[in-house]
Formats: sequence, C-alpha cells, structure tokens
Amino acid sequence: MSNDRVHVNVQGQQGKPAPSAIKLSKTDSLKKVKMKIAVMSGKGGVGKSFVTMSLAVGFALRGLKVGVLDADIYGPTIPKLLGLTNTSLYLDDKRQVIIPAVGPLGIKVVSMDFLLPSEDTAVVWRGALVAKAVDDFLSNVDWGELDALLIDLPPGTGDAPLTMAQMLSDQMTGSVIVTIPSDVSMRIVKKSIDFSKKLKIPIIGIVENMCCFTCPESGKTYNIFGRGIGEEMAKQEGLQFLGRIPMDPRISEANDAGVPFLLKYPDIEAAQRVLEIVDKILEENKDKLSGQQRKTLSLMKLPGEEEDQS
Ligand SMILES: Nc1ncnc2c1ncn2[C@@H]1O[C@H](COP(=O)(O)OP(=O)(O)OP(=O)(O)O)[C@@H](O)[C@H]1O
Repeated sequence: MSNDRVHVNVQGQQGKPAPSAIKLSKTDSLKKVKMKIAVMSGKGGVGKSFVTMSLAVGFALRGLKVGVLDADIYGPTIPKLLGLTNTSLYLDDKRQVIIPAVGPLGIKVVSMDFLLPSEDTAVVWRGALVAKAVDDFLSNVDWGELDALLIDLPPGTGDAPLTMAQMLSDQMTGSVIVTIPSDVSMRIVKKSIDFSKKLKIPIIGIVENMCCFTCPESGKTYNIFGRGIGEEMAKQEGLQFLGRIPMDPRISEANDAGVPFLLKYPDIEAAQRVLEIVDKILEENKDKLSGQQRKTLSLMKLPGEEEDQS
C-alpha cells in the first residue's frame, strides 16, 4: 500500500509500511470467491454492520467458508463485533499479499480498523484516498478459497459508498439492503435501491432490522419504528423481502462484548430470523455454490460437531 498512514505487520514487524509493488489484481484476488455480497444502507445506524457480521456468522454456521471486507472506511466496526480488536493484518513478504485476520468460525476479516493506530483515530481521507485504500484491499488481499465474501459498505449513497460500489460492481453477486421500518428510512432505502440498480449490482433483497421488540415480562410485541414497511417496500419495488430481525438488548450486549450473538444466544428469536435470511440467500445463490456440501450446524452444538446433510 502506498499511503504512509497505511501500515501493516510485515512478518510480525509492526508499523513497517508495506511495499507498493503488489502482484495480485482485483480479479485474481476475488477469483476464488464464489459469492460476493455488498451490504448497504441508505442511512447510518440501522444496523448494517451488525447484519453483515450476523450474515457472515450465519453462513459460517451453515458450513461455508466466509470472509468479511469491512469497507466502511470511516466507521469500521466489524473487528469490534467479531472480537478482533488489537489484531493486525500481516503481509506475506514473499508473495506480497495481505493475509486477513481470522475471527470466530474461521471468518476471514480485512478492515481499515486493523490499520489505524488506535480505536479513536478518525479517518479523514478524501474520496480518492479512500478509493485507493479499498482498491489495495481488493487487489492485494489473499482471501484464498471462499464461499462467501460480505462487503460492509459505508452508509448512504454519497462519495465513499459510490466509489467503492463502482469499483466492485462488475464483481458483485448482489447487494443486501438493510433498513429499519421507519417511514424516513424507507424513503432513503429507495435511494439505495436506485443506487444499486444504477451500478448494475443485482439486489438480493431487503432486510428489516430492529423491526420490533418483545417485552420479556408481558410477551407483548411493540413495533417501535413502524410495521411491515420493509415488506411493503420490497413488494412495491419487485424485490425479495429477506426478513425482519427484532431488537433485543442481548444483541447489543453481545455486540459490545465482541461475541456474535448467534453464538452467544443461539436460541433467541433474532437468531432464528437471521438464519432464515441466510437460508433464503443461500437458496437464491445455490447455483454459485454448487459443489458446496451443505451442512447444518445445530446452534446447540459447537462448531465442528455438525452433521453433513446430503
Ligand atoms: N437488532 C438489534 N437489536 C439490538 N441492537 C442492535 C440491533 N441491530 C443493531 N443494533 C445495535 O445498533 C447499533 C448500530 O449498529 P451498527 O453499527 O451495525 O449500525 P450501522 O448501520 O452499521 O451504522 P453505520 O452505518 O453508521 O456504521 C450498534 O450498537 C448495534 O449493536
């Protein structure tokens, strides 16, 4: 990587700038990745990164080899959500490629967060530098063989997500659009749909996060932001509605602790909803995963104890 601020560990030596003469191309780097899914949202704070991380964990629980590219350069949160703080990327000096960090269930992760000197450092780059950093990530990371790579795009439809989506558009399998069911958010979702269409990224579907909250004491469900708006919007736009994920304090607690809630609280409703979304995406993309042996991992079992389903 050419920018001074971008440092990686070179064979364990922290802080040494990586050489710029890197050999892979974007196409090479992603060649062995079967499904490339961009996760986007029209506005910040709707849980896009949480959904990205949960889909990654869900795919891994289904036996897929998974990677996550945290392209949310200005607010990278994937490492935190996967308990990968204080982790660095490594450069394979011989092959001149970046080796992703490895999180729970073997999920490979590359994030700008690994390259910042501290958690509180703000990235203040303009679009061109951001594009360069993401291009470096896309071209120089050795993802190896992956069934699914999830790309957490920056929120909105401005300069940063546009630059990244443009760079990726010819490579993408599709996009997943995340929203909350408020009227305001749904108006903004229309922009994401338009954005994806203009960039010719096929839209896999819409996920409604924080759809509702069920009070543990009364069992009563409250639709805090609104009801059914995501599904309605999907219908109007002729898109697949992938599902809704409830709000649950155990999710934020697990997120803050850096433990995927799917692993910590596998039997809560939100976990079932996420796995339903995962299964819909897998069903829709089964042609890309052909040859992949489908596994079902019981959430009550530890990873590795799963049984193959033929
Ligand atoms: N279903 C949920 N239940 C409880 N908490 C949630 C849920 N979804 C997300 N959160 C919490 O909401 C906050 C925002 O989530 P997240 O960082 O994923 O949003 P984002 O859309 O990626 O934000 P930005 O786009 O601004 O980076 C986090 O603290 C996360 O733990």
